[in-house]
Amino acid sequence: MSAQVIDGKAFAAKVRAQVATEVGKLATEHDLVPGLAVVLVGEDPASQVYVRSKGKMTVEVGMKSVEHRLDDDTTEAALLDVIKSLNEDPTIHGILVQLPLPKHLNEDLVIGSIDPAKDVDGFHISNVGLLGTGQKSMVPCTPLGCLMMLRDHHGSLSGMDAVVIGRSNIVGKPMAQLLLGDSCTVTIAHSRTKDLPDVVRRADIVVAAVGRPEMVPGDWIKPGATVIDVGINRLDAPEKGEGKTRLVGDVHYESAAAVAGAITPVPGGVGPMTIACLLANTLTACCRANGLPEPEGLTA
Ligand SMILES: Nc1nc(=O)c2c([nH]1)NC[C@@H]1CN(c3ccc(C(=O)N[C@@H](CCC(=O)O)C(=O)O)cc3)C=[N+]21
Ligand SMILES: [Mg+2]
Repeated sequence: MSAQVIDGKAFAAKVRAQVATEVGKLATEHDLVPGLAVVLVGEDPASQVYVRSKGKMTVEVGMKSVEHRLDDDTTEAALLDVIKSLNEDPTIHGILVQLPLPKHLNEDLVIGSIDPAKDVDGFHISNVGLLGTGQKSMVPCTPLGCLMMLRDHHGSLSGMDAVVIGRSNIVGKPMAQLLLGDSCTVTIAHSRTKDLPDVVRRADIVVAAVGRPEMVPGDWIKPGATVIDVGINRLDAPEKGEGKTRLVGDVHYESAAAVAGAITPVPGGVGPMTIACLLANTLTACCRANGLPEPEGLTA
């Protein structure tokens, strides 16, 4: 193994400590407590895990945490009512609606009903448009976390060749915008890309966000490249015992780590940074809502 392991868990702890310091200052100097509301509709298991650690960490950094758990047969009107009340609540600065939503709910409509200033996921089309035009916005948490790790590792990203594998609105597209903003030459690859291995082999930075377990092998990686693995896939692991599972990324870790210059592990890489950036975005939203300067290093 030659690659330096980028420790997202440790980095995320540092980001949360910085957020906690700033939250402390808001309390003493301005009598302000940032508030984050999470709305969970139904019982999606991936979302359950996320909501649990998120709620704990929100409280740990000194913020107010509110959870709205709604039945999976909740009507669109009822969900929009909840969001409206959160939009109007001055103690709430961030609103996150857990995705995916049950099939009968229109995700675009629901996200579109969130006040863009409180849209800490950065999924509202206003924020998408602001990011795409290089204006101040709320930036999606997973790509923001990846950017922070890349900047920390490389300093400047200017002129680097970056390949983002995956074109989702949640990760791939905003990740590409952020890399472009840091003056990378950006390629977005996806399931229909011709000669994907050769496209990936050109990259100084590879961000894998396809949701297919261990899809990117080491022999696609340029020696010395930096590999950011966004995938969190749960596989059966009978070798660990009856009914056991293990988490793997979209990158085949062992073979990629043998050629990469640096790599994020799964777990302990991008995942913890996503939650840290959600808290950073809530702090940023609170500062903006109150006309206060934003803390350094927590935004794109
Ligand atoms: N509106 C919305 N925004 C989201 O950001 C969002 C969402 N909906 N729905 C669900 C997914 C999932 N998600 C995760 C974040 C961190 C970890 C994480 O920290 N994972 C740990 C491992 C956790 C484990 O052991 O299972 C790690 O990678 O080290 C996982 C999953 C955010 N999501
Ligand atoms: Mg749906």
